[in-house]
Amino acid sequence: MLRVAVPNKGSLSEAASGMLSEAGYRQRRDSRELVMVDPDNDIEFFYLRPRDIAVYVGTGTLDVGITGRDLFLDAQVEAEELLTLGFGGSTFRFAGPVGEFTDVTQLHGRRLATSYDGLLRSYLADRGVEAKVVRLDGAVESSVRLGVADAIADVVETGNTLKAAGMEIFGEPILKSEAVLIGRPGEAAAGLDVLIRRLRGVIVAREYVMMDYDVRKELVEEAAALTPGLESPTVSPLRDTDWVAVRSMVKRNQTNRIMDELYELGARAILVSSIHACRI
Ligand SMILES: Nc1ncnc2c1ncn2[C@@H]1O[C@H](COP(=O)(O)OP(=O)(O)OP(=O)(O)O)[C@@H](O)[C@H]1O
Ligand SMILES: O=P(O)(O)OC[C@H]1O[C@H](OP(=O)(O)OP(=O)(O)O)[C@H](O)[C@@H]1O
Ligand SMILES: [Mg+2]
Repeated sequence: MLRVAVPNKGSLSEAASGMLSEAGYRQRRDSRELVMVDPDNDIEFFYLRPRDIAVYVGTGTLDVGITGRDLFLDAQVEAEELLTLGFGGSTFRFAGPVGEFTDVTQLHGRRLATSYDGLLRSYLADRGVEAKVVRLDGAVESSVRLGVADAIADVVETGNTLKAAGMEIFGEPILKSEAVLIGRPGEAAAGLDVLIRRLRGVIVAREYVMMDYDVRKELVEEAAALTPGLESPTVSPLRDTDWVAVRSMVKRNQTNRIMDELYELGARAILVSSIHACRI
């Protein structure tokens, strides 16, 4: 039975369970449940703190897990990213009191507060910056005002928390994070290929829509160049032999631009529909 770790709380929890449900797996109904067996799919889900998931996977106790890239790298365990899941996006950044820092090199000899000390220490070491790292559990933005640190390294999404604490970001982003599926390198547990294929199906169904349109035969090459699809668009004959029907997958976030360009080219009856599920 494939053993999978799923975040039990925090920003990633609901989206991770939602994605697994959409992929056809049974998920817990009550947020206090710790384990959920799905015998039909020969799979077992363990609901754990996202920070701990890398540890369980890294030691081989569980086969794979869903966690944030930042949490995975912070844990410094023997595992690898198998799939990026397209939710839980955030940026890990330096921040300090407004107007005080502009560059990472200014952190030399200063105190830096963070909840991600593993990640931060290796970043600083790679750049030869010697700073004192103060490990805190959360609410890191308050540490400067309270006098335990000079600057921080933390997850920034909207920037509202930083602003409220009188701080601003500086330097290049340390890391761009999102939810990932992690596993042990070189170990393919039974059923893992099916899990990955199903999750890919959910990701693609969310990222793409199906576009149908009619176009005059002589314009089909130009139209197909606008909608190349994943492999190649389907072109079907119409009763009016001067026209053909074209069907192709397009990126959801480009739908309107492509429809405008197709219309200008002369395509008509341009229809867009959602993809409910797929295997690519
Ligand atoms: N706005 C956000 N705040 C914190 N973490 C976020 C945010 N958006 C995405 N994430 C990601 O969620 C993961 C943090 O998980 P964690 O369980 O700490 O969530 P949390 O929202 O900080 O919950 P809590 O602090 O209440 O436990 C990281 O991978 C982080 O990049
Ligand atoms: O840029 P923003 O949209 O304001 O989001 C970023 C904030 O959200 C997270 O805090 P969380 O609520 O998880 O509290 P914590 O610091 O106690 O973990 C993170 O640690 C930042 O403080
Ligand atoms: Mg948090």
